[in-house]
Formats: sequence, C-alpha cells, structure tokens
Amino acid sequence: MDVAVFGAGGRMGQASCQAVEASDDLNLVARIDSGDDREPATAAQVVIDFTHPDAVMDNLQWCLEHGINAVVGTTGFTDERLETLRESLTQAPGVGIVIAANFSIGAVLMMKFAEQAAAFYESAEIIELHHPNKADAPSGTATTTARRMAAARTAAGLGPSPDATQHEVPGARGATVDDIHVHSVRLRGLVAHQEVQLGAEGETLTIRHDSYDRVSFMPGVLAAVRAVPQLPGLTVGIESILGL
Ligand SMILES: NC(=O)C1=CN([C@@H]2O[C@H](COP(=O)(O)OP(=O)(O)OC[C@H]3O[C@@H](n4cnc5c(N)ncnc54)[C@H](OP(=O)(O)O)[C@@H]3O)[C@@H](O)[C@H]2O)C=CC1
Ligand SMILES: O=C(O)C1=N[C@H](C(=O)O)C[C@H](O)C1
Repeated sequence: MDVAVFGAGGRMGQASCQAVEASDDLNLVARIDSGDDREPATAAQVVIDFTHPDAVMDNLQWCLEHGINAVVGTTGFTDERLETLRESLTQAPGVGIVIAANFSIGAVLMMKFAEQAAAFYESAEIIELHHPNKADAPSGTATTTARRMAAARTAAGLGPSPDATQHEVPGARGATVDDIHVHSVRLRGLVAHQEVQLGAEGETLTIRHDSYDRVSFMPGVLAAVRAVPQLPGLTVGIESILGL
C-alpha cells in the first residue's frame, strides 16, 4: 500500500516515515511538511497526519477532495470538528478517516480501564505529563479520557468529585474537562505519560501509562493504515481496529 506522511519532518512524522519504510507491505511515496506542495501525496492510498491542530482540518479536506484515506494522530478534535468531517465524508463515498488521540496500545487500554473504573469511584482526577515542546494542553489523550470517564460517571449517577476548595491561586486545581480536573505537566526528559487517579472511602486506584519512545505509537498507526481502506466514513479511536 502506498502511504504519504504529512508533518514528515516532525517528531511523530519522522517516526512514522521510519515505521512505514521498515514495513514489507507499505511503500512511502511522499513526505510533506508545512509549505510543501501536496501533489506527490496524490500517489498515496493513505495519508498519515501528525501536524498541528491549526493545519489538520485543511489537510483532511485536501485528502477528501483527492479521495485519499487518512490516519490522523494530530490533536485538537472537538465535537464540532468531528461533525464537520462526518458531513464532508458524505461527499467522498468510500473514503475512510481514522482519528485517534493516542495510538499506543497501552494508552488505549489505559483509557478503557479508566472508563470502566470511573463508575465505581467518588473522586477522579487526571494528570498528564509531556515533553515541553508539546503545542497543546491538556493533551488529546487526557481530554478523551476525561470525556469517557465523565460519561461513565453520569451513567452511574455520580456527580462531580467532592471538593471543598474555596480559596485557590487560579489554576491550582488544573483545568476541568466535563467536570473532571485535568493537570498538565511539561517537563524536559518526558515523552508522553498519563496517570488517572480514582478515590473512594479508604482506597485509591491509580492507572498509569508511560510512552518512553515514539516507537510506542507505531504498531497502532500501522494497524490503522492497513485497516482504513476497509473502513469508509469516520472512525474515532483504534479500539475496534485492535479488536478491543
Ligand atoms: N495520536 C497519537 O498517538 C499522537 C499524537 N501526537 C500529536 O501529533 C501532533 C504532532 O506532534 P509532534 O510530531 O510532536 O509535533 P512536531 O511539531 O514535532 O511536528 C509537527 C510537524 O508538522 C509540520 N506541519 C505543520 N503544519 C503542516 C501542514 N499544513 N502540512 C504538513 N506539515 C505540517 C511541522 O512543520 P513546521 O515545523 O515547519 O511547521 C512539523 O514538522 C500533535 O498534535 C501531537 O499532539 C503526538 C504523539 C502521538
Ligand atoms: O504531543 C504529544 O507528544 C502527544 N500527543 C498526543 C496527545 O495530545 O494526547 C498523544 C500523546 O500523549 C503524545
């Protein structure tokens, strides 16, 4: 299968190019960076996009106009953006887009376990920790985890986590995503890490995932690349591709 990488010179783009080139069944036909002509990518059946939240929607519009499938790891997907893509996909029959906030197997499992556990604990908070060159906060993984946990909590009849704070320095309690507090650490030496902390009377549960190297994302990226031609429309997350 012929593959193009958008954001090829970036951290994830470089790792993706290496992974595609190392695969017997995939052929890297274009490396596209900001300002490059995308024309060489018209030879691809699948585009991998690891660019920037400000660039990704335009890139995907281009893919749809050219009938090219896409595997997208770039963050910044709001419900509105996903709805825009669903509408655009109706004009591009047969084309598939897979978007995942995190392609590492451990992170996919961490999100699933956190969602399962969320219904059983009165308190829940998320701490995400990343390298200091990351453009966005909170991370896409933390936002996705918080939304899934919040939905599970609501379904279980739980309200917001108990919190008697009345006086705080602004930001001390982090951001809130669907009523779940999310704390973002940016630290030289880190790659991508997340801890979900849950608490009930007399016990806590911590679910932690660490990506120490960007190779950790590649099995998930390649599984999505191989699957997307058979997945017309929008697929969010790779759980179904991994058979979870
Ligand atoms: N889903 C997942 O598993 C993962 C997702 N990510 C996400 O992937 C994204 C990229 O992360 P990372 O690789 O660390 O970032 P980098 O900044 O290292 O790389 C982004 C690259 O995209 C290029 N770029 C920007 N705009 C365009 C465009 N319009 N067309 C083509 N290339 C473009 C940049 O070029 P220039 O510098 O010249 O602007 C840069 O080379 C982020 O949103 C990040 O959160 C990261 C890791 C895992
Ligand atoms: O920018 C990163 O590095 C990462 N971005 C994704 C996110 O925002 O969740 C995935 C992973 O955490 C690494």
